[in-house]
Amino acid sequence: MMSVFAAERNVAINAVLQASKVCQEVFKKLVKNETITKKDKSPVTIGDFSAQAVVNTILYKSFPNDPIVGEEDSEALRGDAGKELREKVLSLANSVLDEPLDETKLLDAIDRGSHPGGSQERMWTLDPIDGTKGFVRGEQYAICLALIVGGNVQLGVMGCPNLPVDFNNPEGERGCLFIAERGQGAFQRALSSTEETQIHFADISSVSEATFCESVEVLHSSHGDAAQIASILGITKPPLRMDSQCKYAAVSRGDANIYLRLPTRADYEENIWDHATGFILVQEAGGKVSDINSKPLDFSLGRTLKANKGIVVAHPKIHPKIIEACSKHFNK
Ligand SMILES: Nc1ncnc2c1ncn2[C@@H]1O[C@H](COP(=O)(O)OS(=O)(=O)O)[C@@H](OP(=O)(O)O)[C@H]1O
Ligand SMILES: [Mg+2]
Ligand SMILES: [Mg+2]
Ligand SMILES: [Mg+2]
Repeated sequence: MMSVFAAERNVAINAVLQASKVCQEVFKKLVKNETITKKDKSPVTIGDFSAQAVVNTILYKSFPNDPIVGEEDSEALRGDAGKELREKVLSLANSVLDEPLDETKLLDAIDRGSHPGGSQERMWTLDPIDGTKGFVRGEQYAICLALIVGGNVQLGVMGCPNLPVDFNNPEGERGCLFIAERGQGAFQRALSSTEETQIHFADISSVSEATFCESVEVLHSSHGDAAQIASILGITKPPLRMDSQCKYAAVSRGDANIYLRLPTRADYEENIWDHATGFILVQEAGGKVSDINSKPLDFSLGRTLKANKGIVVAHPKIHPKIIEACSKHFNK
């Protein structure tokens, strides 16, 4: 099958590559306590704002009519209170853009991400830094961009600047780019190269042999519940813990077998930008994604996955067994 989104694929790759560069630059300069706490108590850094400005600017140049559902907004960068932050973000964004932005254009670019989402023709969703806590710690984070058409994710590009290119050589080169287009397979590049290698889920016949992948942050996914589900499944291997959508990449290339994200609060709705890119990557690598009740993820309902609870990712051969274990655990 021919690529339908070849132009979008190239633009999205460039956008994620430039944003990855900015994030790596920020990390070198970031003073440890230089994070701002948002209303929902989560952290944001100049890296998040700069990466969103860069990606939105590059997307707008090629696809000026496409709405963007992005995580961040420019509020903290406005007025006298935002001056210092605004100047830092402006200079970071301009360090990778062909045509420099001025302050007004910078704020506009960031706020182009404020679209409410829904089921319209086309929209992009962007997490400029997914796993901000991982980024600040110098661990895993990801720049995640996806194209959603009529509610269906069609293209995803994920930059993982700290992820080892080869899981079996953790001291070797770091920095990966993952690309997936509907019907075209899933691919990995090293950030330093344009050569693409196709990736696949690891084949697995017995669920008890599986390795779990889960969040670092206990707040986002209860380790206790996950451990009990693992024990129902007879799993004995220790979980692979990392921040961000790198978890979707890890299972997609066979570093681990199951990504479980269990709901911790009844009222928490997952954001579409936290899952869209990982979702298509997994599907194109041969995996299955659903929520914990086996419902498909619905990206057409706005900025969140309001119809879904939690996430279960695994090879289709073992996915039903994990759903069964979740239902046993939560309905006991
Ligand atoms: N309560 C709760 N439950 C579930 N998810 C939440 C919750 N609070 C925040 N978030 C979102 O989690 C995103 C980071 O997820 P991770 O899997 O990377 O978690 S962790 O970094 O290991 O803590 C994180 O994405 P970023 O803000 O882009 O880092 C949040 O959108
Ligand atoms: Mg955040
Ligand atoms: Mg996120
Ligand atoms: Mg983020």
